[in-house]
Amino acid sequence: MWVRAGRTLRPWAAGAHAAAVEPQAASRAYGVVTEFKEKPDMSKFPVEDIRNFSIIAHVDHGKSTLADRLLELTGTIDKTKNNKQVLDKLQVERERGITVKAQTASLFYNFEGKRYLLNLIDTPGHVDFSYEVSRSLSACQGVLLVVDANEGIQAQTVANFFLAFEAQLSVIPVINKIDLKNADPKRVEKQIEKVFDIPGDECIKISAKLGTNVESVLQAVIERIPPPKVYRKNPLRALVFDSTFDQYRGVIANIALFDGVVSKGDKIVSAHTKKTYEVNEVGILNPNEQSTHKLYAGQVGFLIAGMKDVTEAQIGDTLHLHNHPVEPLPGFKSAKPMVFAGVYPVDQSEYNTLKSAIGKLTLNDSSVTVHRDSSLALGAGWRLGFLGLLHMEVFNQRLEQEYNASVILTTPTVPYKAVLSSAKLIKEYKEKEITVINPAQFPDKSKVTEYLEPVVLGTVITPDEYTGKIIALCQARRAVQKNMIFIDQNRVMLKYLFPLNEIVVDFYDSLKSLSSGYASFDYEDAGYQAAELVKMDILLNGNFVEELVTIVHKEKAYSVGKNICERLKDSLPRQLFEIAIQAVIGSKVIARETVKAYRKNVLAKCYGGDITRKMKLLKRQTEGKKKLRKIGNIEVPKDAFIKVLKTQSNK
Ligand SMILES: Nc1nc2c(ncn2[C@@H]2O[C@H](COP(=O)(O)OP(=O)(O)OP(=O)(O)O)[C@@H](O)[C@H]2O)c(=O)[nH]1
Repeated sequence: MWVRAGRTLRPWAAGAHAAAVEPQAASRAYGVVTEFKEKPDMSKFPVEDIRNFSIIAHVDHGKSTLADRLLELTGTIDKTKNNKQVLDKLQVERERGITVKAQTASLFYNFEGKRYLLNLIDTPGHVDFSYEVSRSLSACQGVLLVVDANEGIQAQTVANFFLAFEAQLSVIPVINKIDLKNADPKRVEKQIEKVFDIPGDECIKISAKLGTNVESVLQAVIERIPPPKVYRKNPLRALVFDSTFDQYRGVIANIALFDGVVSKGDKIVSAHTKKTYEVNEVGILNPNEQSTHKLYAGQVGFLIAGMKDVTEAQIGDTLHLHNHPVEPLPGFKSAKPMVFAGVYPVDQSEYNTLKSAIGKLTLNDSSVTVHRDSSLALGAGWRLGFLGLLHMEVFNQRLEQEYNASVILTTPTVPYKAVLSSAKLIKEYKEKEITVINPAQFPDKSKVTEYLEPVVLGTVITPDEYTGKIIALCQARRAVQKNMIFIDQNRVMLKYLFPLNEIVVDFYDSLKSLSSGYASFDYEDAGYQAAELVKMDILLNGNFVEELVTIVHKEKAYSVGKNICERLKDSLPRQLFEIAIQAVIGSKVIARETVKAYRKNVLAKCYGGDITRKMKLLKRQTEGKKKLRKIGNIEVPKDAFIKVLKTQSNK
């Protein structure tokens, strides 16, 4: 149905001759064996012996497990039972069992008397992290498209295939989990033929868990993915495709060399900032950092050059030698945020610490957009743009885990637009159509000609038996059907145009629960459409709660308001007096709940006169209060909002 991926790729070319680099076994965490007797000599890997590839798939189809097996097979890590998702290095990834950051590893592999250098990039599967996938692909000439032998093609399989297809990469289909009782690799092979137009006999059937047939994946990488086309004799041209911040060493940039050579001591220039640096260290990721003398065109590795400030190594930047300026590489399309939320320090005295933490984390996750913001209630903060709610949660969790930062998050909102009619506002904004990313700045209806809401083209893949329920769900979310096809006898692919705000919060969970987990979902940007929108405020005893201001479609205002009030009622602790929770549009109250009065006496069970015990309890109560936010005289635990935000539903 679709044309198949081409086999010719980006402009990379040829080089010198191969020889071995032997890593010396030395176990580390997760059985990693990356110690070398001496620095590997990367000149021994000519371009024709290099393959750069990514593993892409729908979430949970086994990318990281396959990466583990490839690392073991090539002797990069020890073969132990502990090797589970070795490349998922972040705490958040290991806790959630998902990949959120693409990770690179250079593997050495002997095949038919030659030693190859294989650069592997493991990528996330969830739609919120697809920006990581598209960036990773820029450093590759081919992909392993992993598909679960039981679940078959899912929504992100389709989305990721097209990212690779558009980047003109070679696609090797890998059908994984053939050990499962319900595996049906033949059926999946047919789906791959039908949906991607790839001949079934190109599919490699494996069990990444048991290691079955994984060796043939490495052979296919060598045989079916072309070496990069690069020019080692040209002056250096390196693409920064990822970067992290290390407290002691500054910025560590992951680079792919398109031209030339880079060595320790070289003077390099950032095409973006025009600043000059001296290279302190270059090397490969194996998967830990391993210094080398040099890196050559066609290779992928890391570079440290004394960049101390997080703004200095932008992802997508081109590095070149001092006095040898080059045409910068195309870089990356900037990520388009799908949801925005206010982020404020719990305590204003922590503003600067949080600012630095956000700066460092956004260096590593460049898909987050940052605007300064402030509010009367919450003080100075930021409005951050994320690619989805999971992305927002993961970013928040990383801020807490990696930078010990505690933040207040406001209700996420999608970027609405307003076409202004008020001459005063047009003058103030200097344009007629404005994008509103902060609900507090939503212009009043009397000042606009129309409001516009963002829409996305969503793909749902489901077993046929759930189609009816899914169509009903999509209709309840104001979606318009665009297409419906069978990808095999009992699997349907539906395409719908959705208002973005109808899917960002809980659409995925609803879809999963009504299809017993079988349906999958992915979406892409599809512009804007006119919509009847209203701004809804939440009041606690008449006091406005900035965290919860929401823009809603007129049709949904009542149910959303009622839902927020009910959830707030469940998460607010009872206090000495009654609390009225109201959802209000303009001056009209559309929903109301009440929390009854109650006094929590921490000393109630503390009979007798043990003063130290009483002091201890009172101190603990004071400490607890730091986690509270006062709205009027009402004390609201910080996590009450998070609970409401997480579970707020647009039904
Ligand atoms: N039975 C079986 N299970 C497998 C196989 N490969 C992976 N799994 C399991 O499938 C689950 C998901 O595997 P991962 O490797 O984390 O999948 P992933 O695609 O990297 O997931 P994300 O990074 O979250 O997108 C884990 O529980 C694995 O143990 C396989 O060949 N057979």
